[in-house]
Amino acid sequence: MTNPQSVAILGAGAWGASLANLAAANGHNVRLWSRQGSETLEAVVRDAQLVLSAISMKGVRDVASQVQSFPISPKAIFVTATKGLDPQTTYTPSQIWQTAFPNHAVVVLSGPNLSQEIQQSLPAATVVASSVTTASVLVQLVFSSSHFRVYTNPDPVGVELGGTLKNVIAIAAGVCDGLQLGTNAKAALVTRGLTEMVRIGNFWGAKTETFYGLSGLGDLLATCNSPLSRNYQVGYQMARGQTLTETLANLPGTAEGVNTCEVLVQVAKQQKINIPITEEVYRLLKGEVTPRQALEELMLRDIKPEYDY
Ligand SMILES: NC(=O)c1ccc[n+]([C@@H]2O[C@H](COP(=O)([O-])OP(=O)(O)OC[C@H]3O[C@@H](n4cnc5c(N)ncnc54)[C@H](O)[C@@H]3O)[C@@H](O)[C@H]2O)c1
Ligand SMILES: O=P(O)(O)OC[C@H](O)CO
Repeated sequence: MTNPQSVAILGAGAWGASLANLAAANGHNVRLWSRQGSETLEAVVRDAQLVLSAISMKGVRDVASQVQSFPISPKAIFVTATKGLDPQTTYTPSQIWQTAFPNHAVVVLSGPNLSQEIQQSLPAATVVASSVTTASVLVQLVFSSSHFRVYTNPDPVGVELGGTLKNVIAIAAGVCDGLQLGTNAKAALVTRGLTEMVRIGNFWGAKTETFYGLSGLGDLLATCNSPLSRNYQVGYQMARGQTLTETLANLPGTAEGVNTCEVLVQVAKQQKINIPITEEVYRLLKGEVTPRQALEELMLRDIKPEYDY
């Protein structure tokens, strides 16, 4: 445990509320901000020692720029729990916060963390990663408990991209289950999905081994195997015949994989990175292929060695 910290949580959605409960249960002074709430953003961040953002990707740039215009503690640590990519800049959320606050430590929090299970106090583990070790250790102390085990990691971009890239593979996993393709197909999809995550993550500067940890493989397994995942639900419902619009209209909260997919396809095209599963998910979401056609296109690609080396 550490001394009680003043923690501002930005975003009172499913994940922000869960993280607020975890910190409050450890005795910290938590203030939760949302656009609909009564407290102003300025008042919530003013004296905060930790400012944690669990805002959906589409709001991160705007909220970071609002916070920039307010007085904050010079020692405030920013923590980001968003799993997405900015379509305009292709920045990760931590890159947005670090650019807005170059003199502050930024910590990424990411792992296999389906919020509904965490709200029930079921056991879970996560990772906090930063180039500033003292900052990640403080965040570890603030959130660790008997049912939430927090590990530190020195590869923030790798930890952040694990959580972001798996969302696209989770859409594909939902399609796989929706089409009832079986366990062999799912194992192949998840394993090749991880290869794709490593390939694109390496381009962003992430370490390969980070993807084999909780924030990579761990989150991939959780999200690809749980109907609680909104990303999985997108794929599952589309495979059962719904359109993307119908699926999103009935979804509780944000499925970041939909927008992430678009950014990844753009980057992969520019950088000539081979991400066939992501490309098929993109084509499916755009209505260019049916789930069955996407499967066929993946299976009938040129045969090749398992690894590029
Ligand atoms: N729910 C989970 O299980 C979970 C777990 C880990 C990470 N995440 C990630 O956390 C992020 C939030 O997920 P969630 O499940 O809480 O989503 P949610 O849809 O329940 O909540 C999103 C929050 O962001 C706020 N928001 C959106 N646009 C905004 C804007 N322009 N300005 C200010 N606020 C804005 C909304 O008001 C809401 O409070 C996502 O990136 C998600 O991938 C979610
Ligand atoms: O509901 P999803 O698909 O956003 O997944 C939630 C978390 O990212 C799982 O770790």
